[in-house]
Amino acid sequence: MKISICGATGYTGEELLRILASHPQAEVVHITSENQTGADINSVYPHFGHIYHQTLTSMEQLDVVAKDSDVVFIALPHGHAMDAVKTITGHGKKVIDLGADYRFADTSVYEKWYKVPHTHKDANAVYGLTELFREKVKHAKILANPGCYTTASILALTPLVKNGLVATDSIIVDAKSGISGAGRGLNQTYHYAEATENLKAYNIGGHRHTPEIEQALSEFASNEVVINFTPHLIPMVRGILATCYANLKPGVSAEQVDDAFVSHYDSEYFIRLLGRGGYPATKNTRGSNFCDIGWHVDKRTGRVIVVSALDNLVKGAAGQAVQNMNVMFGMDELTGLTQVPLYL
Ligand SMILES: NC(=O)C1=CN([C@@H]2O[C@H](COP(=O)(O)OP(=O)(O)OC[C@H]3O[C@@H](n4cnc5c(N)ncnc54)[C@H](OP(=O)(O)O)[C@@H]3O)[C@@H](O)[C@H]2O)C=CC1
Ligand SMILES: CC(=O)N[C@@H](CCC(=O)OP(=O)(O)O)C(=O)O
Repeated sequence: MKISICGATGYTGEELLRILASHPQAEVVHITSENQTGADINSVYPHFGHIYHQTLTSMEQLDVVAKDSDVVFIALPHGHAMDAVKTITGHGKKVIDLGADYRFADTSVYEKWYKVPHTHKDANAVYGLTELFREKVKHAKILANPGCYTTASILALTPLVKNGLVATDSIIVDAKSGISGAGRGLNQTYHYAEATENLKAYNIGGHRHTPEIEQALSEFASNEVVINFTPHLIPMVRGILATCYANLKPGVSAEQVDDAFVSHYDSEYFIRLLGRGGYPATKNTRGSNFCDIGWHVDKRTGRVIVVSALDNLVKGAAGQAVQNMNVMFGMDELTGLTQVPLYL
């Protein structure tokens, strides 16, 4: 497998390189950066010494990049994938976009929330939450890799919504993310002095992952799902913890909730069910492609509370992207993704 990465100097690009270094079928042929074109990746990320010796090229070389590759990962800010994807697919090559440009079936939703015109409306991209859309992923030419908060939230809520166990107008997702979720670029909010010893909510009622979660849940519900989603920035590097609340429909038992999770995910390697009463923790997933899920039935309030934890850069981005690549190319889905979580 000849693989290229557009945006290899960013955090998700770095994670793609880290994961692909131990993928037995992967050969990284081109990596791009606009600010550090011509530099060796070792000078940007010295931890790749003795592992990668590769010079960063520019997106201006995209025709060559595409010709030389079987698949191109795009790890660029949203809005930058569309022109690139047209060029890459024009060469008959597959693309996996880690950004948001292809995540919405209705491109007007993308335009409304991201404030960017969509210039590739007939792309027929597949939304790659692997465990839920695997059959479509197998045939994808343009793969839209989900967002990090969205992966945690959708995996936590789908069994309940799909089995009709909860009132879909009662869903609340309260989620916390580590700072790497904001990428490597500099911004005052993410300075050490601003972010450490601090916990704050942001974008209440307006975060762009809201319509993405609603789109996926609506596919599994009998109606349009509308949710409240509140993200928080928490002073750690990696990890997302999503705490999801919903009202149980009258008469739904705790055992029905258990059955819904087990029947959906029991055979999924990357989803670890901690069961009813389980407490997922970001530390247990750090550096790995696992998503841990636990749930609680509160008889007093009639609510179910689902907690999910994952690494935003792995199952929330680069790991899931490699998982999707494995499925798209008929490889064992676990290939290159069996990293043990880095507990300490
Ligand atoms: N961080 C996360 O946890 C997650 C991120 N994502 C998504 O993945 C994508 C990448 O995110 P992340 O790696 O965090 O971002 P970073 O900000 O860390 O990296 C961005 C990359 O894009 C390149 N880049 C920036 N602007 C341009 C431009 N105008 N033209 C070409 N290249 C450009 C940068 O290269 P250089 O500056 O060297 O030129 C860099 O390699 C985003 O769409 C993000 O939303 C998805 C899930 C999780
Ligand atoms: C902590 C932090 O800032 N996180 C980012 C989520 C990153 C992400 O997944 O964004 P995309 O949907 O564009 O891929 C945010 O809240 O915007």
